[in-house]
Amino acid sequence: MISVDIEIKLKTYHDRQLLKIKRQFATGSITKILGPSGSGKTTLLKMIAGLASPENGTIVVDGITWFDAVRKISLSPQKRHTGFVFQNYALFPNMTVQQHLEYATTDAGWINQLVKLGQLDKFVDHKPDHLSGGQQQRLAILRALAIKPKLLLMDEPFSALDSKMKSLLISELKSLIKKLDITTIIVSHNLQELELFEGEVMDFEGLV
Ligand SMILES: Nc1ncnc2c1ncn2[C@@H]1O[C@H](COP(=O)(O)OP(=O)(O)OP(=O)(O)O)[C@@H](O)[C@H]1O
Repeated sequence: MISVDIEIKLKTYHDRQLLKIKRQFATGSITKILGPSGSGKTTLLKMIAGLASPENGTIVVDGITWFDAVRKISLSPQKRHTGFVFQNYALFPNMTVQQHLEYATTDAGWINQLVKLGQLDKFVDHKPDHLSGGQQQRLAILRALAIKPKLLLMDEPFSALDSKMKSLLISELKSLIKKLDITTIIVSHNLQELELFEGEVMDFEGLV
């Protein structure tokens, strides 16, 4: 169970708007986040992953405090062990597909499984420059899964995939999420792709 009870002043262009979020995410659940551009969806994922700090509040995961503004606790992103799929992929330009995955796990069998799942098995020696946008996005998803995270945070993870690839990948991803009991939070503007996942919707409309 993830309990988030936080406040952050979003640095918007004109002024600062307060984003307050109080919500619990059950273990193994999937939460689908919708909402207008600039409403703080990415910022919420970053705060959970330890890549941004709330001004006030707490984040508690399975009884362990990841963040507490008053007690000045903030676990490092490494200690939080979350899988994060960034909107812009955040791949390493000098690493091949294989190296990206080896950086995350030493389990060769798992890497093989992942590259097949993402249909990148013929591209393991390719660096991001020599991958299409959709292949890069699949690599970003595989890298997040490589650590076998208990918590998977995905920011517009399917935006570069064609519809056939998207439905194939989503169906594989759903069974993996279930098998590994991964608590998952997905941010997307695309209602149709979100409908392919069972889970609660969290709408950021009107939050700030
Ligand atoms: N660490 C931070 N602290 C405070 N404000 C931030 C931080 N990071 C980003 N912001 C601000 O938060 C606002 C919301 O940005 P964010 O990327 O979270 O929105 P979003 O809902 O994901 O938008 P989009 O749908 O366009 O991706 C922006 O104005 C941004 O400048």
